[in-house]
Amino acid sequence: MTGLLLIQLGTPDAPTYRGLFPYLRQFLSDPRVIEVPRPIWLPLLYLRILPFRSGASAAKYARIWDPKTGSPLLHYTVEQTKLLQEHFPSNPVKFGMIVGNPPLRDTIHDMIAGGVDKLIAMPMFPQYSATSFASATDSLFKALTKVRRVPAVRVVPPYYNHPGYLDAMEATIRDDLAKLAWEPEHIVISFHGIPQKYAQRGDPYATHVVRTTQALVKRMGWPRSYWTQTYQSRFGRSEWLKPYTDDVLATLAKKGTKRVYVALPGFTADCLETIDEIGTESREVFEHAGGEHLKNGTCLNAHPKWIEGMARILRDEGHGWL
Ligand SMILES: C=CC1=C(C)c2cc3[nH]c(cc4nc(cc5[nH]c(cc1n2)c(C)c5CCC(=O)O)C(CCC(=O)O)=C4C)c(C)c3C=C
Ligand SMILES: [Fe+2]
Ligand SMILES: [Fe+2]
Repeated sequence: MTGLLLIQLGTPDAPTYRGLFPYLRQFLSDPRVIEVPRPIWLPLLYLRILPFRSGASAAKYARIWDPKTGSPLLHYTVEQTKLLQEHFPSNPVKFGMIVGNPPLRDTIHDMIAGGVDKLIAMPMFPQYSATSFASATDSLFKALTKVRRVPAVRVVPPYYNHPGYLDAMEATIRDDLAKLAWEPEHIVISFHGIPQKYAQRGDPYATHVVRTTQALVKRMGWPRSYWTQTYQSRFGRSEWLKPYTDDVLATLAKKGTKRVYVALPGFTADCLETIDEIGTESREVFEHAGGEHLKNGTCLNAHPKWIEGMARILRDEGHGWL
């Protein structure tokens, strides 16, 4: 039996210091995410970063935590899985997290115990970066080292230019724009960043980002002067891919731009980085510099076009298996 597996980054169990500490510890111990040699990084992580960032990030997560459904990232991942299952009534569709709960390892073990001998995995990152996509495949293959009957495995290729993904992204942006009470004067297309060094060492992320952006602006019919592609969520003091989202927003506002829509095509579900970082922190940056309206884009979430898009991407990889 063929099983379908969504691999998402993961989220803390609770928006508290105790929820964040193990989450950040696991995330930031991943050598795919932090390429600094362990003897240098681990003392820094345990002495400087975890004690401070756990509290600071907990406060941010508390702002996006839903009293009923908890973390938006987990909520939408559950929804995506449930709705995708309707497209594949004869195949188990499950999800697992790289970091935190439910761990990918548990999901995979349950699927294999349930009779899955062919597995199609879909990392929930449209643009390949070793820090995200390869971290997902590392988790997957690591989990399989603990299994006696390893299934045949396929991993969907990065889908930054797949029509299933682009159709869904276009529909999501069009829905958002139709709901706005004001007309944006400029569109910022913001992606999660990575350190510049990683790109110089061969990570193709920036190329995938550019390809997605080019395809989207063409579909939307946006002239070159109407949009700017940026990178957000810088971590630490090194240089990350530029231009930084907040710098561009501040410059736009200082030049007199009052209304901006921020599209977020790199994120497959609403999360801390889209709701709080862009919707609260970057909005403040924009407003302090003289801007008036900033709308953070909705992510793909459970949009019917995205559920259909995921099904198309999985079917393409599932030839002969589905
Ligand atoms: C060096 C650090 C980081 C790299 C590189 C990085 C790449 C990267 N991340 C995402 C997607 C998400 N990241 C999220 C949270 C988050 N990211 C980092 C650090 C790096 N990410 C941290 C420390 C955190 C935790 C929050 C914080 O303390 O800032 C999330 C949100 C998860 C949620 O629970 O809502 C997502 C999604 C991508 C796509 C990516 C590389 C392309
Ligand atoms: Fe991140
Ligand atoms: Fe962040």
